[in-house]
Amino acid sequence: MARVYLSLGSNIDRYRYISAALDALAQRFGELIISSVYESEAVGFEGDNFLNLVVGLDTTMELGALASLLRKIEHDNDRRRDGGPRFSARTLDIDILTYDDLLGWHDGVELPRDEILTNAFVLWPLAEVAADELHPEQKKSYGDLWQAYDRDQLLWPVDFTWQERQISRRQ
Ligand SMILES: Nc1ncnc2c1ncn2[C@@H]1O[C@H](COP(=O)(O)OP(=O)(O)OP(=O)(O)O)[C@@H](O)[C@H]1O
Ligand SMILES: Nc1nc2c(c(=O)[nH]1)N=C(CO)CN2
Repeated sequence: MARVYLSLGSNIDRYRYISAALDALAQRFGELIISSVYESEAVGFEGDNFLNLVVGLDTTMELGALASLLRKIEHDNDRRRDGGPRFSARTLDIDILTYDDLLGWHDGVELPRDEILTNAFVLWPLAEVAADELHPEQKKSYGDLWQAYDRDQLLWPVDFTWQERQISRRQ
């Protein structure tokens, strides 16, 4: 069984697509570990604000199959990769942050994903659900990494209800 952490993001019809992604992941993987949902300004381009969160799950699915499944969930949710700019508005982005302690390139996926260390909208929710777990390369806990993080981006938790469950609360 591998413990996987995913980063989810959307800045088009955000509540609908984040809910749809959680539905698809819960249907396939069962119980999910779900962080609060955070809103932040688009980083790297001018655009509508994003919602982001981190989801943890346990699976026996191999990394390559998992990556394909996530691309399919994105595609089913109207994500189009049409050769446009890398940083642009998107209905749904699902990135694999870690797969157990795997390092480097495997099946076209680079692990751990750099954005853990460079984006508050990834590190804050990850530190929320896995504060004591170690970053596989840095060998520091996500809680400590978040404490030391230079808080350059504004982000804030938002109310979010999924399947009648309040999964985050304004703080
Ligand atoms: N850690 C990872 N998680 C998900 N996909 C990855 C990862 N590392 C490499 N990839 C590969 O990179 C390709 C492009 O995905 P990626 O998510 O990097 O681009 P993008 O979604 O267009 O941009 P971004 O998510 O950075 O805005 C995917 O086809 C995927 O196979
Ligand atoms: N706030 C925020 N900004 C972004 C995001 C994102 O998920 N959240 N994703 C991007 C492309 O991967 C580019 N910019």
